[in-house]
Amino acid sequence: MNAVITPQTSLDWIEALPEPGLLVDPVRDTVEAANSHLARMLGRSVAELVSLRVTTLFGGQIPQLVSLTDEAMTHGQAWSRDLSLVARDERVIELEMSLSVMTEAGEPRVLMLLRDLTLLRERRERHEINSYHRGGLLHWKRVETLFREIERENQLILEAVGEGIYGVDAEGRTTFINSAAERMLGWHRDELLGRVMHTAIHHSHSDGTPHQRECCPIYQAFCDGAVHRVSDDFFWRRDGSGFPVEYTSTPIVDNGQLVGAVVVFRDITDRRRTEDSLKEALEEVENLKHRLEMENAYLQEEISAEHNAHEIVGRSEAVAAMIQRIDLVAPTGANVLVTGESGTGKELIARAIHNVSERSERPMIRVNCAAIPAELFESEFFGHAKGAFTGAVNDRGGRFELADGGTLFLDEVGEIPLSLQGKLLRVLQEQTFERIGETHTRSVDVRVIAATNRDLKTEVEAGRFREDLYFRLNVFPIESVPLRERPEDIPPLAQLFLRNACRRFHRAPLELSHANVEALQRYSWPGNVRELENVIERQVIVTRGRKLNFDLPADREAAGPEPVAVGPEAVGTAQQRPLTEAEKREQERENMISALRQCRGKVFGQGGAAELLELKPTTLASRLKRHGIDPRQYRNVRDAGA
Ligand SMILES: Nc1ncnc2c1ncn2[C@@H]1O[C@H](COP(=O)(O)OP(=O)(O)OP(=O)(O)O)[C@@H](O)[C@H]1O
Repeated sequence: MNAVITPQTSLDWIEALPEPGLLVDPVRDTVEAANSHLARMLGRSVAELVSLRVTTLFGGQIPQLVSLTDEAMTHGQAWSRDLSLVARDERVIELEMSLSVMTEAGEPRVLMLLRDLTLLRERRERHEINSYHRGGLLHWKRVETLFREIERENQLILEAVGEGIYGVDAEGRTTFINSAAERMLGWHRDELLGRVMHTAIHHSHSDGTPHQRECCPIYQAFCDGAVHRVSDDFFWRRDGSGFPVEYTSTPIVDNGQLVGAVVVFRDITDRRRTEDSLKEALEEVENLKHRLEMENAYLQEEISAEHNAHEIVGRSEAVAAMIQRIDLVAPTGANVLVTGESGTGKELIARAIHNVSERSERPMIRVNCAAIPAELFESEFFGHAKGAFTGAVNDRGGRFELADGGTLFLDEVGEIPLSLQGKLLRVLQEQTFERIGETHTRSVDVRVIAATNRDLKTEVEAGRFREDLYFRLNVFPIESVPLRERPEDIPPLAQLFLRNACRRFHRAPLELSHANVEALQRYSWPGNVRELENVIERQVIVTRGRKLNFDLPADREAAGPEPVAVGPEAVGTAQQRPLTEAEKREQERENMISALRQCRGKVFGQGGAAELLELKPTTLASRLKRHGIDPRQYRNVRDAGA
């Protein structure tokens, strides 16, 4: 709706407008009023403006003016940015115009509000600059707060982490240090800030030798610009104690310049301890595994050798006295020397001692000293380190280690080379030894039972056996009496072996006849109990019916002693001239040579002399050695009687 200006209305209101204004009569084309804002904008006076025609004022823009005025007259108001006015100084002022129509005394009037567009734009720009500036400030305020917050959080993190953290400048002087580092190093941060950190905590290696700063990875980080990770180093505390550490030293680069480093470190004492005990445990497991493997291999060997673990059988006084001595010595742990001819049961005695001793939970390890080549003795006894000699491809424990906590049975102990006897003596005395190729001394707890069919005293006199070792072994001697000296043991032994053989060869139980016992007792048994066992086994194999027939070789029977009276079941009595030691040796020698001739020098395996003599091949080998007989001499010799 148009505004109405009454006749009494003064035109002063136009002066009161806040911006340039012009009141025109659109019909008469006259300027009815103008305010001083407009006059100032155009550099003219109000009076001058009022004297002008409207079309003159907007000279050259009549069509736009008419169109705009028409629009205002039609709609009551109009708006345009198409018109301009020329100021007194010829400056063209582009305008934003707002027109509104009113009535004065029934006549139409148009009020024009004119704004300098340039000025408006300037204002808007200034406004934008101002608001941008104000917004920027706010933004910066927010950023600043954010940074402060981040720094605070960083500080909290630095303080909260368990790792020690410190920074150093390019000279290595401490720039910051967190609480964990203070705690671990025992220094207060005020004492370290500004001080060269290397001299405080990293001056020496763990063994106390100086650690040059130039070789320090932390120092290198800000020299070469690379991150240095060290998993095995040592830091010192304020009180002079040290601890193992792992750390990362990261260089700090500012504007392309290396300005220092940040070190993050961790005390690895606990981890080391865990690693060490784990390593120890693994080694222990490895040792136990190795030991079990060795024991297993040994036991397998024993089983495959058909080890006979019978109880001691015999009713002779000799056996009764022997059992008494076994019971006497077994619990003491003393070393025992068992002497006696081959096959009389020396190993059986050793086993009996072990089985009744406190060591029976651990194994009895047997070493046949006659079967070990001289150069392998030491390794066999004490073991060796990998590479200790050609062929030592692995670490290997010896028999002493294997027997730790148990018993070591040294069979044929007289065969141990003189060179090794001293070392053996040391283990017996001190229970310590070293593996070949190792300096580390090992301790063991081993009871030694030695056995020999040699007269060790004679060996000592001949200088082939150390006297001190002899005394050490001979703490408690037990003699295993030859079978021919206790014929009353033949019947129970023969019955035992017959029972065993029948079971072993899946035969129905067989009985010994009176004649059988008689025949067995007539024979002298140079191979002792082992020979008796073999003879009975052979009979069980060859006998088809139920009647056993011991066809003992006539020559041997003839050469052997007469049967001995052993009780009511004994057949006949015997008086014989006992053989002298020398005769016995000669007889043994001839017997072996005869066997070698028949077997053409073959000792081991089927058809070998050992089989023929019903001896263990290793036993025969050691006897041949003792008698200085070389089986190779008989390779091409044919026994005259064969
Ligand atoms: N009194 C006994 N009771 C039962 N078996 C026996 C007896 N004496 C010996 N034997 C048996 O005779 C065989 C030979 O015994 P053993 O191996 O102990 O003799 P050795 O004297 O150690 O022989 P070598 O000197 O040849 O090593 C074994 O099978 C053993 O079990």
